[in-house]
Amino acid sequence: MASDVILVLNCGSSSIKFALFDAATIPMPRQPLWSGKVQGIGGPTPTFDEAGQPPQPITLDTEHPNTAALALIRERVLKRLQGQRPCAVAHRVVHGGQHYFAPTLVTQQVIDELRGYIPLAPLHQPFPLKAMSLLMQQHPDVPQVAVFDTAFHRTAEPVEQMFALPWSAWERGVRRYGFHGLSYDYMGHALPERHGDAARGRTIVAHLGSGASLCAMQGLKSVATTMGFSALDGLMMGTRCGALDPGAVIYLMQIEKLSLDEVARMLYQDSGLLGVSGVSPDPRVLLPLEHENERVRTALALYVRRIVREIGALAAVLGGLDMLVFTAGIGENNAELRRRVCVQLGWLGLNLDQDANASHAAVISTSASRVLVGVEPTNEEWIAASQATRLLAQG
Ligand SMILES: Nc1ncnc2c1ncn2[C@@H]1O[C@H](COP(=O)(O)OP(=O)(O)O)[C@@H](O)[C@H]1O
Ligand SMILES: CC(=O)OP(=O)(O)O
Ligand SMILES: [Mg+2]
Repeated sequence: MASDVILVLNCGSSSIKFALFDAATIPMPRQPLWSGKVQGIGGPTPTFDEAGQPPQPITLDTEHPNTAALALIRERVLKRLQGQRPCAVAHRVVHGGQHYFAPTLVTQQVIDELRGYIPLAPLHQPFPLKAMSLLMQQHPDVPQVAVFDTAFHRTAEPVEQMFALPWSAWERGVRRYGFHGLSYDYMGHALPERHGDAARGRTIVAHLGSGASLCAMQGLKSVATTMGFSALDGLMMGTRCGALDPGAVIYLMQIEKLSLDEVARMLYQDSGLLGVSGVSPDPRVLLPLEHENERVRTALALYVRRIVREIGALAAVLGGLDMLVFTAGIGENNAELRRRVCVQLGWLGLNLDQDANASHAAVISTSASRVLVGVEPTNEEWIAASQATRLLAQG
């Protein structure tokens, strides 16, 4: 292991990813010295996946599975480092609210302020903050940096950030922030390298993981995105509902008398693919069951339809579409769902190469397709490590 390593922690809703980079050489190479993830957190079969090794089934405390996953990662990272400590830790923080966009050195005050955004991203925000507090106690001299998922979308015009609420709501920070910014930032590096200047045109990136969103990019900058004030908006997700008529929330509370906590649980944890199918949030589990189970069939149809609708909306904002790129757990690995989305987008002049799609190739459209369709593995950890290193180098 290199003498100075930077540790990245990426707390997603169903996974915690970690990576060690050589601090002396970052920003190259982009691939970490060592990486892995705890996957399936909160589900029946969590695993510890170390890069290049088969997944190891693990058991996590059912009450606090994310905390247990963090403890396991700490143990494995320390073992790997053989007692050496990282020279810095970078944390992906999903919500930076109105004030935090730039990479920020973690202090107790920063942790306290970021706690205020837990209600806006309850499946994500608590866990990097927990990791920061623990590391601050155990290794107070190791600098920690928070990097924000919301930052990339600051380039979107006010008309894309604003909700049609009274003006004062905008002033109070009730606005569309957008998320998955580290992933879209990475696409801003990877896509022009892979596809040349074509990537600088009208591009939509579909980040389809447990959480899911789309980003319309022009000139590699965010123009519009589907997630909003919280990580609930936009596409249907594993357990989250995506865009919803707010009148339904009022009805559930006023007429059906659900409490605030019950509604929050329904929208964040009991909806999406899991809620509609009643079976699982994971398309890998659902696809083989759809022929025998109508709810599973409906869940998958709704999942695909929501993506198609939103791609149509973002293509309208961009005034057309040159490139569509799939990324994240489902976007990178699920050829059947990519196929279904692309079939419904045929009207855009989009033509899929079935063999290239089946093998998850970097370009999965035919040469006759008017829209280039790509698959690009994301690397949020490299963006986090690079941003943190840049901040620390400024002293
Ligand atoms: N090898 C794979 N084949 C098919 N689907 C996969 C594979 N790996 C991950 N996924 C899908 O990716 C999803 C998790 O995506 P990920 O981007 O890791 O989510 P998050 O960051 O929100 O935890 C899972 O629901 C699973 O369906
Ligand atoms: C913001 C969000 O939903 O992140 P993830 O997809 O990693 O859960
Ligand atoms: Mg993720």
